[in-house]
Amino acid sequence: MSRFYSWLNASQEFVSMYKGEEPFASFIKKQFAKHKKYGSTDRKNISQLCYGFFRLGKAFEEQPVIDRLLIGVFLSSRSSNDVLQEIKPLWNENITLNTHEKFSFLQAKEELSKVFPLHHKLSSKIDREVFQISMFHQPLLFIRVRPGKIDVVEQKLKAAAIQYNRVNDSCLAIANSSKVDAAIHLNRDAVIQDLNSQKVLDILPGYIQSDRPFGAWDCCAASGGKSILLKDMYPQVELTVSDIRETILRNLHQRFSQAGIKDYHSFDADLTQPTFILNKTFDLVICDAPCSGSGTWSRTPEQLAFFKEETIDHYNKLQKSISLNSSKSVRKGGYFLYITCSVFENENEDIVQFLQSHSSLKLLCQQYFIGYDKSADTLFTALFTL
Ligand SMILES: C[S@@+](CC[C@H](N)C(=O)[O-])C[C@H]1O[C@@H](n2cnc3c(N)ncnc32)[C@H](O)[C@@H]1O
Repeated sequence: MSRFYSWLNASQEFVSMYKGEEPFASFIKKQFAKHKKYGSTDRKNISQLCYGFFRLGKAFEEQPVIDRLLIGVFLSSRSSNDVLQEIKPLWNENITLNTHEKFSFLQAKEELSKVFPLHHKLSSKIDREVFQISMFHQPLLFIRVRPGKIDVVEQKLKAAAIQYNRVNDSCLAIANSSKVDAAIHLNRDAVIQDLNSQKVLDILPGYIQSDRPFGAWDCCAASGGKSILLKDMYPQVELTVSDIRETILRNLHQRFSQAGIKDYHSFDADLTQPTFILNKTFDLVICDAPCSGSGTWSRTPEQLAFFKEETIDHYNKLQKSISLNSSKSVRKGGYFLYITCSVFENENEDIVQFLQSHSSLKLLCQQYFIGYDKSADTLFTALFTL
């Protein structure tokens, strides 16, 4: 059997075995660890076929898996592909068409609207068509260079021959396959952080002075991406972090140590508990709530096939309870910043309405940070004051 058919068969087996119980990236890594016969070229081609398949979402569902693998790699590739060259040479000749043109070429224009199955749940601020098309391409890898480190980071990337684009004074866009962690000191000199994740605190300087000490609580801190950003913007901040489990905060402690952040408080707390009371108030509470992550699904396209609509309700309930509970710790005159990486109205605008009717918070502004037209994630923020 030619290697092209062997890649197709392996991909067919992997996508058929996968049931969405873990991220596909970790599933396929385990498969490759089990099947040592696959070398790096095999792994690259099989991964590309599988990801192309998931990028189809619910489109072409009546077609056999092998056909969907080929359609997926055709729609998601921008340059010549070895498998297509061998099996579908005419498709490969048309590989540089744009996504719309490719659907027309396949005589399957009606399939495009099936890619993202939950369009009726999207916020009205999301351009449905551009969002769907963005599912066919993997977003870029972005790093946020920490204050004063741009020269050293650029020198190290150049020395390691890593190509990058400077997006702004502190943000660099890098191809996904780059071995950035081997080239620079992550967390000390720069953090891996999506373009729009880097922007979600941009609103704060309009409200919080840069020279005045203030207290902030990052109540869903995870590995601390937003907290490190806050500390870089406001070195004087008295920082408190929490998450549902101490094990989740372990990664944060390690990153903070690498980032040189020593002075902070941390604790674990389940913020859905009605009994939760924090006898402390803050000038700023950041609530980067657990969410569907639908603004990041072009990085994890398996979600297009496996995410269940009813899960949005689950997140909506969680978000209501976490945001209401944590908002009780805003000091009078202080601020509450709600953040998600979701594009669903139920997780964003609906939570804003809920907080306005169930608390004394006053909405200052809400906004989407659109990433689907910039090879980046899409995030939502709403800033309130008390
Ligand atoms: C979107 S992530 C936060 C990302 C983080 N702020 C960052 O920038 O890296 C949401 C976090 O909420 C936490 N979480 C989920 N349920 C929670 C609960 N009931 N109480 C507190 N935190 C919770 C999750 O463990 C997860 O780490």
